[in-house]
Amino acid sequence: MSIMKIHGGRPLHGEVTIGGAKNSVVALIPAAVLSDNPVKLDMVPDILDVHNLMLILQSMNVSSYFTDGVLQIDPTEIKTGRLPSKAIKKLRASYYFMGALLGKFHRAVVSFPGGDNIGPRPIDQHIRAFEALGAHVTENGDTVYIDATEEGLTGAPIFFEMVSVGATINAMLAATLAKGVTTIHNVAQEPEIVDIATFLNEMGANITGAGTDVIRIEGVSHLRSTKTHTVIPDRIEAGTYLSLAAAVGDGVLIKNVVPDHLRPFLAKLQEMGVQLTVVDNTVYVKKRGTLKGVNVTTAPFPHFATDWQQPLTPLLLTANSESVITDTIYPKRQKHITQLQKLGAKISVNDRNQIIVHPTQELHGAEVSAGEIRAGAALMIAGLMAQGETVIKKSDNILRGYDNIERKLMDLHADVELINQLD
Ligand SMILES: CC(=O)N[C@H]1[C@@H](OP(=O)(O)OP(=O)(O)OC[C@H]2O[C@@H](n3ccc(=O)[nH]c3=O)[C@H](O)[C@@H]2O)O[C@H](CO)[C@@H](O)[C@@H]1O
Ligand SMILES: C=C(OP(=O)(O)O)C(=O)O
Repeated sequence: MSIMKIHGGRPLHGEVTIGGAKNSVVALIPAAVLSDNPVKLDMVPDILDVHNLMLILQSMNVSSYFTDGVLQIDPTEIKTGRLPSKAIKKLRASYYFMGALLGKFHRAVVSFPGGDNIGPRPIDQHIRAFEALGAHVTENGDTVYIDATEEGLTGAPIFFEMVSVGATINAMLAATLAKGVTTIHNVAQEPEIVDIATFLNEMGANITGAGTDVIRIEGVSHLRSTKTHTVIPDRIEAGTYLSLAAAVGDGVLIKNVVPDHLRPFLAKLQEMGVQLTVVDNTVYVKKRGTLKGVNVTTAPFPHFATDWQQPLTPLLLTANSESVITDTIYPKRQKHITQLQKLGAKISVNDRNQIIVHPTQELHGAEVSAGEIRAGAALMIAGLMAQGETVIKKSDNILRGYDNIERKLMDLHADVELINQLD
């Protein structure tokens, strides 16, 4: 586990370039096994989740090579079998191998995934989709057995009971090579869903409607990669740097963003009084002035993402009035609260699970622990705001999803050091 040491309290300035989206690439990598030939992905972030997915690929005899943001995956010699549960447990997205292997081999045996502990994260809607396509699903202890080897997969209507990013992607992966037409209703509309559909279509899939609430898939017999796929920019990483720039910046230019994907986040910053200039795929955040508190409610895209609420929290502390955060996706996603309190944050949770952020004049350094990826991001920003030294334990959780974080922060003139410790 790594630890991150920050000497905070100094203004940051300069430029930062956002990497490819974690929540896209973690599905694109499993999706690559559906291809009959090698696949190349560009703008791949250098994050732990990618390295763990490469280990899972290796266990399937799928070689992969990652250098300078380009990930090459060769699934031509793929072998099926039980996947390594240690690597599977390191991240949530390992469950995309369920849909991908089911699509390719009509069979998948995968342990329940890991990922951040942000409240109950059931996969009943994923299983419902696999069953609708004709698979027989059984669970034994920690393992899910998904089997359609007798009759194969047949396109069917699928109706989700709630909007789920994971279930939408898994259903797309399973249905792409199924016989006939699948229509998936009440799907998630996140930009990452569109990115996965684009990637599959580039390989010959026939998917329409990604980005709306109904996706239609006409099954095809095989997929073949013909071009390098460029991963979309990470809107959550962008939100994290926007918050950081608004909280401790003295002029920060954030490059490689899609402003449309950031709309709810930019709107909240503007409501607070943060001065922003959006030009093409960049956002410039001016030196901070007086900010006011705001109310934030998370909901599926195109609304304010659950993954943004924690990185925004330290900025809310600097406002001159109270803010209230309501997370409707993961109402108990509050691992950052007790840790921020250690840094002096005046912050509390009410009996309706709402986070109340009170104006806080100054934070001071302390030893804290990153309970999950976005809680880690919140602590990182708070550490940069705080006077003195902050030590963030369990920083591997930050490295799960933040590309080249030490270098990017140092380029903004932060005093930060990542120290790798043996587990
Ligand atoms: C819609 C939404 O905002 N999704 C977020 C969610 O995706 P993630 O993929 O984790 O969660 P889903 O989008 O799948 O689930 C959304 C909600 O539906 C529930 N659910 C989901 C699947 C299922 O089979 N059964 C079920 O009950 C979940 O518990 C959750 O309350 O967290 C990710 C990590 O923080 C974010 O990147 C996603 O943007
Ligand atoms: C919670 C997150 O990731 P995961 O779903 O991979 O645990 C996240 O990206 O904020």
